[in-house]
Amino acid sequence: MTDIEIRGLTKTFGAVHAVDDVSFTAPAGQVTGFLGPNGAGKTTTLRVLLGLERPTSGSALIGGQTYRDLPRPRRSVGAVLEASGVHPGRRGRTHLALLARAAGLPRQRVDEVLDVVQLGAAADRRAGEYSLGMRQRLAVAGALLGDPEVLILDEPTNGLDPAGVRWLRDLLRTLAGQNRTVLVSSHLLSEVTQYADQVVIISGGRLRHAGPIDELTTDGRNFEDAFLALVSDPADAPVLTERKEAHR
Ligand SMILES: Nc1ncnc2c1ncn2[C@@H]1O[C@H](COP(=O)(O)OP(=O)(O)OP(=O)(O)O)[C@@H](O)[C@H]1O
Repeated sequence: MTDIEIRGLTKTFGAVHAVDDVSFTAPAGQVTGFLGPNGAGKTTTLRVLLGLERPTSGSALIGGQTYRDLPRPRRSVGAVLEASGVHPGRRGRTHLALLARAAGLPRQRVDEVLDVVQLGAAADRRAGEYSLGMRQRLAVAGALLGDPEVLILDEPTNGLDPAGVRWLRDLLRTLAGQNRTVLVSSHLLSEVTQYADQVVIISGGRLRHAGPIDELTTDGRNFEDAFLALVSDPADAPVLTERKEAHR
């Protein structure tokens, strides 16, 4: 089982506690929605998970190992952190071919993933000519290249048109149905309710909820109201060391 396990994770940048003692599990076979207001600490958590930042304390593990310790990370984990990481002069197909070569993957995977993300017709245009939604599709294609067991996507619906959002939703459900682990950050609450099995909500770097959406709506509130109540804590802003110490 390739679960994602975040245990007591803290990440500080100088005096800012971007992530503050957060623990949750994103299990295989499920889509986990990762929610929180701007600056909540979602991207920081995902960057630590992908070995792009070192944790200040705690751990972020994939199948019991850090990303850096995985034997073949590019095959076992696919990630979309931001869709702008493509050279504008590079054609979509060439971009994917270079990624495939770097990961030691067969060239045929390029055509397969182009098919999955429905970008075939634009594959030979330069990425600089792509719309935001097309760049997102290209980024998702790159994440899928290694046929990974774990998908980590930071706001993947950003820029997608309604048909694109539906396509992504179906893709996420299909991937979870294949027993893959899918962790998706998003700001679109109504979207998340349609594809996530469980949600993790953080705010001000702290965990506010981890579990099924139903658990938040048992009192008859809708999910949006429950979410806003959870994240509207006055101590919501990232905790400053000085402030924290002043309260000790
Ligand atoms: N490299 C950095 N240096 C300093 N502060 C940082 C750095 N990266 C993130 N932060 C701070 O950490 C906090 C959490 O940011 P993060 O990007 O993780 O939030 P987020 O939940 O992804 O927000 P958004 O929804 O707006 O993308 C913010 O206060 C941010 O300013």
